[in-house]
Amino acid sequence: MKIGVVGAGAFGTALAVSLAANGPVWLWGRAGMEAVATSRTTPRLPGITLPEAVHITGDINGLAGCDVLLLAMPMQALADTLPTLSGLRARYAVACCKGIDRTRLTGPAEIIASAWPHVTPAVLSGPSFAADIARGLPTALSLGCADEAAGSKLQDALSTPTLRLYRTTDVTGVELGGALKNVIAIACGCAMGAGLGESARAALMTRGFAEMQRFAAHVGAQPETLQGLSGFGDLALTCTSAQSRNYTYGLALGAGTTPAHATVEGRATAQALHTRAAAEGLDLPITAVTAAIVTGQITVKDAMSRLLSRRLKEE
Ligand SMILES: NC(=O)c1ccc[n+]([C@@H]2O[C@H](COP(=O)([O-])OP(=O)(O)OC[C@H]3O[C@@H](n4cnc5c(N)ncnc54)[C@H](O)[C@@H]3O)[C@@H](O)[C@H]2O)c1
Ligand SMILES: O=P(O)(O)OC[C@H](O)CO
Repeated sequence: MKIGVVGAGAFGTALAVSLAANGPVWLWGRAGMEAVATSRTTPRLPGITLPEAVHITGDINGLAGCDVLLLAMPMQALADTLPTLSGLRARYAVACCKGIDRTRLTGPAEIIASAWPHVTPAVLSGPSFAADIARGLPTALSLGCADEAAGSKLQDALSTPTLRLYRTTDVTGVELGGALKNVIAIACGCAMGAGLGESARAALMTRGFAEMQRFAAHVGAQPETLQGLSGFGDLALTCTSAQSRNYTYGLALGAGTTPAHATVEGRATAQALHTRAAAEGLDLPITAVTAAIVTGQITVKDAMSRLLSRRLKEE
């Protein structure tokens, strides 16, 4: 299968580097690709040399003829980008972005299905820092594809000697695991940044995981999927690592400092998730306070008192 990567940020580039171990792969980015092609390096992944098998292009037509497109742009850019790629006519589109669209309140698979009804959608998600993948460190991800035969083909095509893909037909579960863990990672960062301690973080991770499972069950995902790589696995990584942009964004908010300029997917997803949960009568208290923190409506201190003063209940 001819594989094209749309989006030359850290993750898209890292996937292209890993896939180059299997054969040629095409990488498109919207800016600065001439410099990347000449130097075979990118500021997004310091210290990594892009192998010759990665064909680098700034011309979207350079992805013509690809059977599979890996969509590695930020989640909030996905819906507007898809119409510009329609001419490529791929058979499979694999969302590699993590989040819920703030306007449509849906995940990437539904956005792909409505923009490209003749393309098979899939979602790739799980615990993985781009730098680790690009360095060839062992990584395991979930691949969600409702069509079992297509999922199996994609699993073979996208696994590499160091990137191991597990397959499921529960697309919704895979995309929610990756999207919702970012919200909880921001909350954990806030708690740690405010000096509330590791016990508070463990409580937020655990009760946050309960919220992830509650929302997933509400929209028909399988609970086991959330217990896997995209879900528990990614929650554990993102809520505890200073490499995570969502967690470090929360750390800055908690400490009262200015967050670094970076792709922080949990910010928009917290708002989307809170809007949808509130409209559908679902109680997601950590999500609610996180959405209120990232929009500047409450402080981290307010959020903690709000959570601690809730009615006592059964676990
Ligand atoms: N970085 C990681 O470790 C990692 C790991 C797993 C998943 N992801 C996910 O991958 C997605 C992308 O994150 P990233 O880390 O690569 O981000 P990044 O900040 O490194 O880069 C984002 C890239 O997307 C490009 N971009 C923005 N809008 C675009 C558009 N409309 N069309 C094409 N390109 C566009 C930007 O120019 C930039 O190159 C996110 O959803 C993220 O959650 C990232
Ligand atoms: O840097 P973050 O917070 O976007 O996390 C990156 C990946 O999603 C971790 O699996």
